[in-house]
Amino acid sequence: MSTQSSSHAHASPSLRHRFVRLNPRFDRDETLGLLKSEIQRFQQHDNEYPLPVPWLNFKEYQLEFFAIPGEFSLNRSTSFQSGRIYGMDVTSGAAVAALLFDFYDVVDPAAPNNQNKKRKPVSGEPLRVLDLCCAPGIKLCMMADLSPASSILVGVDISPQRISLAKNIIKKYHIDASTSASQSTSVIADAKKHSNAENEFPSRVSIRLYHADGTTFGTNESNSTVKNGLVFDSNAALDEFRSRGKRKRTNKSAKAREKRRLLELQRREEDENANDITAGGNLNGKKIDTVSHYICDLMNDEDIGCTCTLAVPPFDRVLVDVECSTDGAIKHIEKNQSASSSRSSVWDDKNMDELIDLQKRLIYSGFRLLKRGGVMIYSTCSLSSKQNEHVVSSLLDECQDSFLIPVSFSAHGESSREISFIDEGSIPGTVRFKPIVYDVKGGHDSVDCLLPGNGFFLAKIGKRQN
Ligand SMILES: C[S@@+](CC[C@H](N)C(=O)[O-])C[C@H]1O[C@@H](n2cnc3c(N)ncnc32)[C@H](O)[C@@H]1O
Repeated sequence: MSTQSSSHAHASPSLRHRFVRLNPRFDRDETLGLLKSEIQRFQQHDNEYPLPVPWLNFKEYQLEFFAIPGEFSLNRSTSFQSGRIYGMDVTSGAAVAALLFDFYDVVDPAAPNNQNKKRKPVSGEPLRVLDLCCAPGIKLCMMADLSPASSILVGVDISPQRISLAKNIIKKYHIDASTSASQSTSVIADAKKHSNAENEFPSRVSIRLYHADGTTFGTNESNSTVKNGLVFDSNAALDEFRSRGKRKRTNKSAKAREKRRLLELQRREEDENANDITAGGNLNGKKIDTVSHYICDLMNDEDIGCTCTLAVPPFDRVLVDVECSTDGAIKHIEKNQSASSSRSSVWDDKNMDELIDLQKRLIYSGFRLLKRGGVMIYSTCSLSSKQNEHVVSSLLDECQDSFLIPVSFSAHGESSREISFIDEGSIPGTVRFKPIVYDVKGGHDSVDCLLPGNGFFLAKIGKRQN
């Protein structure tokens, strides 16, 4: 499938870059070899791409992010079409890495029992992970790739169009045998060999997608304008995929079958959750004795002004990657810089206030759905304090069970020095990534060998045990 050479034959080389992440189910060296040859054919000369990203990839733990030329068309490349790589910004990778690993947490070496020791990636215990604003699902895929075996990942999004994009991306990378490589045991063995020895390659996780309002998801409140529905379950999709060869059915009946199956799964799940709440139950291996134990031990409703009960078991990790004004995204900055763009920002005071209100409701909801002892990341691709530090402060001020976990991406690995494009936010321990800004011709003053990505903000928040 060599569409690359013809479509890119006359493209000129550029210093602009974008990022990809390797799919761990495929042989690493083969993927890198294929990608390199495609890039060389595109640029028509030998070059160093794909370049590893030194501030995010470490010897101890390879997140497998690489920079590629900005003009290289992923959609037309065989590496992308075959599912060997994901198109994903490094800052998005940083958010997922901070959520799943404590490697980037700032540990005070002076504090007793809190030595600055080398830490391990997530342990083998299965996790319940929630992505409250998940679409199009690129961070959810990374979480699914890096979470321990048997973890359950739940993605929620309010937009039906975007949740359907997420469904397609998850099908591509986790279900479809030709692009996920998940059916091949030799590929899995190979991926294990190439992944960090301490981190077992996750053989199987469950991914569920809900079309729902994240501000009320999992509670007994519901948004009447949004259908609260399970729209995808990876186990059901895998079963369907495997049995497809045996049956001769039309697309229409396959869709109807999928719908029936999801409704049945949702009903069963709701019954199980109701049993947990009304008769006690078992949550992540922990026995829950009584209704009040379940509600009091695992919820945190009073101090965030919510009197509703949770209809889903809470989560070990929650990502709240909210809708934002996107002013940190390089594409957005370039659009605004462009002489042809006469359109100024679409955010006036009124809808900005509404946006910030939504962000606050989402961060509160994420925190409500977080288990005690759990960890949450709040992130945006905006650099506005109102959408970042102010939202985080509001949660920290309101919820006495919340606390900030300081994170740094500049103090580790090969580059244990200050990195010019990574700042601390105005709340110490939060992180601001400054975007590399290209001029209108696509060039920039100097290429930073540490490879910055989009403008981005992230804060890591914990929920106290009791
Ligand atoms: C920045 S994007 C998320 C990107 C995603 N985390 C990823 O990495 O692919 C923000 C998402 O929030 C969704 N959203 C906006 N309001 C929401 C709400 N009330 N509940 C759930 N999702 C919402 C939007 O539809 C959009 O897909």
